[in-house]
Amino acid sequence: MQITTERLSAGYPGHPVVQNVDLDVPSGQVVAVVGPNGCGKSTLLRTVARLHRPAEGRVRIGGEDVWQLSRRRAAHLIALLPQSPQAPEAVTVEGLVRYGRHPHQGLFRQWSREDEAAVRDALAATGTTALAGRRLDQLSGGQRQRCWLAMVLAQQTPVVLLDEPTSALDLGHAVEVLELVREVAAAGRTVMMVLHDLAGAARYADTIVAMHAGHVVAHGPAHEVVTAELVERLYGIEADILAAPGDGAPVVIPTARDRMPV
Ligand SMILES: Nc1ncnc2c1ncn2[C@@H]1O[C@H](COP(=O)(O)OP(=O)(O)OP(=O)(O)O)[C@@H](O)[C@H]1O
Repeated sequence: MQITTERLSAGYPGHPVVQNVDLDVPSGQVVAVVGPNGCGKSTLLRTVARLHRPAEGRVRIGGEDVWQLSRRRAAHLIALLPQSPQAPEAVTVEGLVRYGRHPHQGLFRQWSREDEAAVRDALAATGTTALAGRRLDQLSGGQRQRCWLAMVLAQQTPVVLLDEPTSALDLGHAVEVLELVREVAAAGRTVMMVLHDLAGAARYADTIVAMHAGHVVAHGPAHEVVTAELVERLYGIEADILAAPGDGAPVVIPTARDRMPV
């Protein structure tokens, strides 16, 4: 399903953050939102997820204004992996992933084979099947992050929003998660993710959205967006941009500054 934002502004009382953002993410695409700490990436994602009301403008999912949807319908369409998710105490991994099926339950709809299969598939896809019986609070940060991702995937929503899904992961698991994101998109779901890893964003996203101080300052394919000028504007550093061997994806190499003598 397509995600659209129209002149979207959002923030907190007395603190405007996201300003006048127009985005259009077609079905089956992966968009990576990048930018410095505090520029408004999570606020944008939470607003798209309908957890935060826009100050102005609107968010549409498949053409429908998210605030015109019932909470239940929105939960069927949108799943969010927040930056610091909170779990019920002592929940097991399987218990957590089963929570992902809650929007599918109802008065007349009990736990089904379909729910069971969704949980099993999500555990398998994230490599967490062997952890299913373990308590979430007794896992490593990276293991926990993959379990949360399993919960989000188990929701089987057409729109998947991920806030820094690779932040706690080692290189191998980070690559696995980004490849999984591509598979999710290839299955027709639309993914919007916040990433600090520019190389990962360049290689795995169809479009990069670069934010600075609440504004989208560039968006498009990585080879157009990731430039030395953009890196300087976003992060205040000089960098060389190289083309990766193989696919030519842009790789950012910060220019070494003169070190202080020790
Ligand atoms: N609940 C809140 N109440 C008030 N201000 C907030 C709240 N959450 C975030 N902010 C402020 O909004 C601004 C944008 O925060 P946001 O979390 O969207 O940034 P971000 O780009 O995701 O940052 P990071 O890369 O550090 O995660 C920051 O100045 C932050 O302090």
